[in-house]
Amino acid sequence: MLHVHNASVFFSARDGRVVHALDRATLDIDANSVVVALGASGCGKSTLLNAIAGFLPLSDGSITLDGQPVDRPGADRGVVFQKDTLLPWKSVLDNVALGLKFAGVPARDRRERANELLRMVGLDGFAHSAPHELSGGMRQRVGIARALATDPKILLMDEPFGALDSLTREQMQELLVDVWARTGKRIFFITHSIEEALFLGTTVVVMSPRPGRIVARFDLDFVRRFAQERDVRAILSDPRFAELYDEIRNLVHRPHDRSHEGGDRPQ
Ligand SMILES: Nc1ncnc2c1ncn2[C@@H]1O[C@H](COP(=O)(O)OP(=O)(O)OP(=O)(O)O)[C@@H](O)[C@H]1O
Repeated sequence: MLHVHNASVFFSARDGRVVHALDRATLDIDANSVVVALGASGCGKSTLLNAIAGFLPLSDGSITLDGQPVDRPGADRGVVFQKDTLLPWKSVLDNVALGLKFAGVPARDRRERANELLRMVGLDGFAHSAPHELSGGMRQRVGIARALATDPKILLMDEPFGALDSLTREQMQELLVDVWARTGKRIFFITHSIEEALFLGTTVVVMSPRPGRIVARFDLDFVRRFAQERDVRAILSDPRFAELYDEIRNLVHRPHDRSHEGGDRPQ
């Protein structure tokens, strides 16, 4: 279980103001679940993900992964960003195997595991290509394979498909559902797309504008249905899908009442 308890983050901005980015967020991510965070730009989604990744410290609250406090990056969390962070001078295979190298896995085992992951993400035959020879969607596939290489307990994905064209994005969503169904990894996923959230999440959490607070939670089963039935159209035409879309849309775009809260403040 990944357990985020009352997590708050304040940043000191350059102009001296203190930015209250995340406000007492509490969230559990169980095995086999895909938790998707939605919210207006700047509401603290990446701040929450970066704290779970161990890239930034909480100002208050706690995060534990299977009982262990999270206070630094670790191989038990695999991260995929919107912009790929592949090393351009290394082959696709070596990029995927990088984390295994740091973990001291012997070269032959690294190659075997990386090849197996490349097959899983549909990149058979591209092991020796350079990242610049791949399309954006293919590079994100490499990013997913790389994040899975150390067999992390959770995948953290910050708008991983946000820069892709709509057709590639759909293909990547289907790939992710496949990876999830095969590996049973828990996933924390950030998106601006309500449709993507409904399609991929076993849970969708909606965050308020700054200071980011989790204001609603929906437990869904569209992704399980897709993993079993493989029928996107049936899901998209389900009346419940449209109802939830509207409900979440209203929440995301609702003006936020900040009169009862401490917002940002001068230092
Ligand atoms: N290092 C930092 N220093 C100061 N302020 C920061 C820092 N990082 C983030 N912020 C501020 O904290 C708030 C939350 O940022 P965050 O990136 O978490 O939002 P987000 O919901 O992920 O936004 P988007 O959807 O646009 O990516 C924003 O107002 C941002 O400007």
